[in-house]
Amino acid sequence: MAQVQERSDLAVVIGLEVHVQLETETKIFCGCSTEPAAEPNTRTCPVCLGLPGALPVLNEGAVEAAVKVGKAIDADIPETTEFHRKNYYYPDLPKNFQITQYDSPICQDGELECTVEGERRTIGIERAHLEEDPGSLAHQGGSIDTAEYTLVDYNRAGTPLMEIVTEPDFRGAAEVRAFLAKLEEVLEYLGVFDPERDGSLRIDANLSVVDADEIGADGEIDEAVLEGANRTEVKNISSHKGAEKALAYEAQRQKNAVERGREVEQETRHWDESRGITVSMRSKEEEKDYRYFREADIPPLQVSDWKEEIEIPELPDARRERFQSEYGLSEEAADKLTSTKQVADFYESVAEAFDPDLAATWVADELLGELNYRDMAITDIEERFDEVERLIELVDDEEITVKNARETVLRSMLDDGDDPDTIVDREGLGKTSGDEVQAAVEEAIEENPDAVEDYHSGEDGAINFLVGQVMQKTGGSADPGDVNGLLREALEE
Ligand SMILES: Nc1ncnc2c1ncn2[C@@H]1O[C@H](COP(=O)(O)OP(=O)(O)OP(=O)(O)O)[C@@H](O)[C@H]1O
Ligand SMILES: [Mg+2]
Ligand SMILES: [Mg+2]
Repeated sequence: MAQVQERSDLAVVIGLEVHVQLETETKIFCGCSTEPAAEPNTRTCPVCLGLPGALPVLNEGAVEAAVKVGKAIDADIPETTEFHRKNYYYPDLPKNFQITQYDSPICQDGELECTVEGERRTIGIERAHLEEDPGSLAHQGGSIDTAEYTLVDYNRAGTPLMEIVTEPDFRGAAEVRAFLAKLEEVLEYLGVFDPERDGSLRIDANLSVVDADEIGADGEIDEAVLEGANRTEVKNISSHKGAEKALAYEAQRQKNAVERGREVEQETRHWDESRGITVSMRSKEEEKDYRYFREADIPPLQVSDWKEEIEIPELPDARRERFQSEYGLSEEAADKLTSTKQVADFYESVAEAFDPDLAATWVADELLGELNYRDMAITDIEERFDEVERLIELVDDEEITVKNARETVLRSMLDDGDDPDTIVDREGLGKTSGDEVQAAVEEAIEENPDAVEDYHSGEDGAINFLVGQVMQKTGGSADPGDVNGLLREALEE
């Protein structure tokens, strides 16, 4: 019987391969639309079906998006980059090879900073290359290892994909979570990625366990140790949560194996989301298995001059800092207001039109709060930003009360889809004009001689009764503070 070895000194090492679908109108090597279609196999042509004789033509938009990613992760973008064929047989790939990049990827040696439990961490990015997405498989009557049969849909085939390969710099799942959140945020800011699209971000997670002693104080691990450690590659992870669960499972599985004196097999495993386990798929293929060779149908790509012209927007970290210094926002407000580029852009336009503080209150607290409550995102009301600005204008001009703006107008805008002016008219929320209030004040004084007498004899509470009368007469649309002042003025005359 194998001796059970008690060891608490094992550390986890993780490296990610993140596949990101780039948002372009057409596929990477043909003119087929990348829009998801209801009918399978309707967004296809001879190129993305891999029919004999069909020739690929590289989509400029995909290259531009890749250069943007490269700039955002501070990567080296070589003057010339080439495409290769990665050969393998699988039904999602009718050509039997994937057009990808091999030894001259478009992005090399980058990094991305993220915050893990309050501390800044820099994750190295070994490379990020362009490739085509294969088709998608729909396993029927079970999952990949138990299905009766499998259907294949080539609508996805040829969607531009970037594979972002990190260094094995992660030491735990919390770091992975923070990195993925940051990566998504940056990709969204760049406008190259649609997080709402199914399968737009897919992760392969490589994990090994090493002796904790091998990790230096700065988290560094010797190259030889990393290479010597048998790692598993867990495929089919499609969400941050999935990554965390799959990694926790896989870490425990490997630790258990080592503690029982067994060796971890170097293999590819599949994350079974519904069962919450990883299952062995195949021994890990090696580079030589793929017989990489140059894709002769696509000439080498020069990006040297062109890349200088491609601009990227201000990225989330920089914007967060600027929001604090320029608009005097708290860190928390700046965080909220830079959570997506749309929110940040909208905030800035409101801050400039009105006032930074008023804008922060209305965008961060009121609008995001109400959206959140309804499980809506800022993108759901993007086309109605002018209506939200109008609402803020009504408040700023003191045409409606803050309370009515918040509790009636904004809520009705989101629930019924009406515009603010329509709601104000329908609900009679417009603050009553000065003349009308003045008339109501005079009326109230005339109709309530007792209260007036009480007021004059020093009973200050009587004013509240009179304020109440005026509010009633104006249907609640006067400002109680103003009414109070007007009453005192009138009573002193
Ligand atoms: N000891 C290790 N433990 C965990 N991860 C590791 C270790 N060594 C390397 N890695 C990670 O493994 C990944 C290697 O990915 P890469 O795409 O280069 O090769 P691959 O997985 O062999 O190829 P393929 O693209 O065909 O899957 C990187 O994310 C890297 O950080
Ligand atoms: Mg890879
Ligand atoms: Mg891999």
